[in-house]
Amino acid sequence: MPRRTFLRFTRAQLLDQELITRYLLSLSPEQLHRDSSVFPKMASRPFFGNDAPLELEVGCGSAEQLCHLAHQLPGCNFIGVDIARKSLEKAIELAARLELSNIKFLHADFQHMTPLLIPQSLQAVYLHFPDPHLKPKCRKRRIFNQAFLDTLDSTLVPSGTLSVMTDVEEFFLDMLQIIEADPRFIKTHPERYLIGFSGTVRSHFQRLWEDYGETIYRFEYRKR
Ligand SMILES: C[S@@+](CC[C@H](N)C(=O)[O-])C[C@H]1O[C@@H](n2cnc3c(N)ncnc32)[C@H](O)[C@@H]1O
Repeated sequence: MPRRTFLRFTRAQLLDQELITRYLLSLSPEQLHRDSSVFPKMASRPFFGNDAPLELEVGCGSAEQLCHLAHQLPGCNFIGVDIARKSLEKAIELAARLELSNIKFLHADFQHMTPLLIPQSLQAVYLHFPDPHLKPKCRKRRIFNQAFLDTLDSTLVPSGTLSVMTDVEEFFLDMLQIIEADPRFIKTHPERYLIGFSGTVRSHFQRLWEDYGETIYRFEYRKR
């Protein structure tokens, strides 16, 4: 193959097509808007062919943490959603390296996925290092808001959990205030919130910010 032609290939084209087919589904916003019924609903059976508990990461990026969870918990299924295709390509490489059969990735904007969500289908949701959108005029773009909690109240199973982490204190306190005022959720820890993260695997962004000496803020709530 001439070098020039080779250089035109993207990382995704260089990834084995079989891996992409195995791990990735792209949901275009136009198609979601026009006819969402062409896409599978967010449940274990349509994606994995079984009824194992399902966990979702919104904005999974390169999904180090989600892939390691999938590796540690073979009896659970995992879906990572992200709008950035390049990060998902790294996630696919990792999932393939770990030979995971219980994880899939969706290239999609989570905010357009409401038609695919179904009641009581998720055991856990992770929102780790979401974009903070600190400028007042951008705040409406935040994923975490009252509508997000309404969605979780419907889609989480009873006692299903939401884990949130960020390094941005002001943003964290905004999210904490919203969930503390919501009687449908209760925190899983005695402290008002947690500093740091006790899990065995850190996500890409957790590693990045901790290595810079930043404090990581975390809360975990469960649906009542
Ligand atoms: C700072 S990264 C965090 C990645 C990962 N959770 C981690 O902890 O390393 C935030 C991610 O959220 C994704 N994202 C932002 N808005 C999104 C949306 N509406 N739907 C899906 N993903 C989104 C971005 O593309 C980015 O990969």
